Amino acid sequence: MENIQWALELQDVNKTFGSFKAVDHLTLRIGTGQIYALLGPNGAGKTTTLRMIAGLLIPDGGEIQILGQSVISNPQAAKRPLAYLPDEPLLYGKLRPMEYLEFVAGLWGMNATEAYQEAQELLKWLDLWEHRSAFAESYSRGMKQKLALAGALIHKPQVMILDEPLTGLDAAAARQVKDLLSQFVKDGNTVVLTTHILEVAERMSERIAIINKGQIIAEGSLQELRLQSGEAQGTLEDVFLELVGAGS
Ligand SMILES: Nc1ncnc2c1ncn2[C@@H]1O[C@H](COP(=O)(O)OP(=O)(O)OP(=O)(O)O)[C@@H](O)[C@H]1O
Repeated sequence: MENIQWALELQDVNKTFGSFKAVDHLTLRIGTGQIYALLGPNGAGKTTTLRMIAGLLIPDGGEIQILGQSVISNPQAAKRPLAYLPDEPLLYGKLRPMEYLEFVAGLWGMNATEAYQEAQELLKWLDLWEHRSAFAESYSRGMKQKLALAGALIHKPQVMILDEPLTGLDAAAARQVKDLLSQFVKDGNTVVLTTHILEVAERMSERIAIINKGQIIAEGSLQELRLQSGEAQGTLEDVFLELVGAGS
């Protein structure tokens, strides 16, 4: 067990807004090479947790490590292998997709030739290449989401955290994103995602954590969660509702 390389380790992480505990002594370890789903009802603390992992929010206490590097004490090194895709990603509307991707690649210090090749490959893979002469502001929601995903992938991260990555995507775009994430983990990388679409978590993720009121109330494979909830034959929805209901 001790030889496992952890993509993410959260130890006793806390975050309070005023007197409200959004994340309450949360401890979680996620191994590399898998898709991991973080589920929970509205307001459970999922986005707050992801924002702390991405270094956008400072925890009040606890430790967060990405591939063994501390986000708290060594944020630059820790964040280098990380990509974070928020639920409403920021794009620059007046940039065309190649300009946007080259800009993001520049922020990561990539050389121009490598950035161009990687950007071209990502746009082709996501069916955005034919729309490369349009400004991002003219893109549909799904196209913007795919462009943001390409931006998250441009620096070849090893750990990707995505907040509701399939929201607003049509079936074809959702399939493309799912295929891309599956390929990403097949290459040994790690995906952590939140979703309210429980079938997505059920079908895509190897392991699942359920958060309620800032705490992990269950963690494991679907089979393990079934045992924890007493819903031996249940779908993830049955298991989720049983566990979250019991925790309320
Ligand atoms: N900057 C903030 N200031 C005050 N309260 C906040 C802030 N950010 C989040 N919260 C509160 O913390 C709680 C957890 O929010 P969070 O966005 O992490 O939940 P979530 O699990 O992602 O929910 P959802 O599924 O609805 O996206 C909520 O009650 C929210 O109102």
